[in-house]
Amino acid sequence: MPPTITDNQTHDFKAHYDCAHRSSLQDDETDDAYVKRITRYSDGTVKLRNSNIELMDQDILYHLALGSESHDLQEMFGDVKFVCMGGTPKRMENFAHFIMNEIGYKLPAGTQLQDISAYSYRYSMYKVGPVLCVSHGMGTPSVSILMHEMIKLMYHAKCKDPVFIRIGTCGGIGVDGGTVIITEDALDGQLRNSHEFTILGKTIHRPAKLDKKLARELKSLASPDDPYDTIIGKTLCTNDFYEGQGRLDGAFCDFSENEKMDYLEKLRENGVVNIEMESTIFAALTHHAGIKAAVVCVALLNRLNGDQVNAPKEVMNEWQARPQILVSRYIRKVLTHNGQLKSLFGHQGSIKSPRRFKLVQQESQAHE
Ligand SMILES: O=P(O)(O)O[C@H]1O[C@H](CO)[C@@H](O)[C@H]1O
Ligand SMILES: O=c1cc[nH]c(=O)[nH]1
Repeated sequence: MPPTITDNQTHDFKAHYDCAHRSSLQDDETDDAYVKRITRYSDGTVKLRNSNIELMDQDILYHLALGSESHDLQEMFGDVKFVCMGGTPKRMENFAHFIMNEIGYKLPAGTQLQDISAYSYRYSMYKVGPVLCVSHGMGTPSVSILMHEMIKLMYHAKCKDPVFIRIGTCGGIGVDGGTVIITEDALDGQLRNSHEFTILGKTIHRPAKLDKKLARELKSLASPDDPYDTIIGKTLCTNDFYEGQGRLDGAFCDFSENEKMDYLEKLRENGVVNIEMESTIFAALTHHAGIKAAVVCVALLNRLNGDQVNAPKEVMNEWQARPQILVSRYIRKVLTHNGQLKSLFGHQGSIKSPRRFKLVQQESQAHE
């Protein structure tokens, strides 16, 4: 059985690192109830677990090219309900165009989608009504920096109960390229359902918990007509694409093909269906902030069959649209349920097929 984070470790963490709220800790509370209590105001707006921030004259969100004094963050972002993230700026720009069409959102006359964080030269961010589309780069450090600033942005903007979703790519374990995978549990390189942090020279773990209900809801939005499978399973998160994922084709390789295959088989026996590089930090920081979150990736290959990512570009582009289609169905469902799809945006839009996604993508490329 893979080790999981123990209650003692969680309590150690609370005692040592949650200084601001240590005095209000109630021992009989579950971790989830505790997190909710200290991360939300009664109206659902995001409360930070860091009292230093409210004492500061201004908070510069350096890597987003935004600031709490230089920008009216509440005016700009107060209506955000969904924060969608993915590795590349282009994917997130495409998603912004796609979701704009899906929810029937109209930009003010004469304006175009703008990369709000363009002058950070780090991340890209597009806003389409209640949906923020942000690129996160590759791997833990890049995502970690972005998550700190995005969570602070939610706080400054007074966003209510935002949902974070990572829209990514991955290597499948025993699943075909093109399969959409919703993460049930994010595991680190030692198969622990937590993310390891080094803070003030000390090693701590935070649970890498995603919202199981959200994962099931996303799965329920897969259509029998989709010409591909959508599954739920465990995701291994590594710190490297090559040796860290047991690839034989990096610049270095000190293990045999048999050792690699034994490792991938062991992953499969533990319920791991895919490997990527951001899920544990994404899950750990959203959970720590009390933010509902999910990870939806498309497999670019079946790692049991090889290591090279060699599907044709057009095929890969179509595959990458699949998680976006699923997430857009979820966003539409929530907005419809809240009565926002019609009232905010003027018309209902329509359920779009993968083919429709391609057209929107082409249109967005034509605008470049
Ligand atoms: O496609 P994205 O979301 O960038 O994610 C995956 O692709 C990158 C490796 O190619 C890693 O960051 C991995 O997690
Ligand atoms: O094999 C893969 C493919 C995409 N992303 C990864 O991290 N691994």
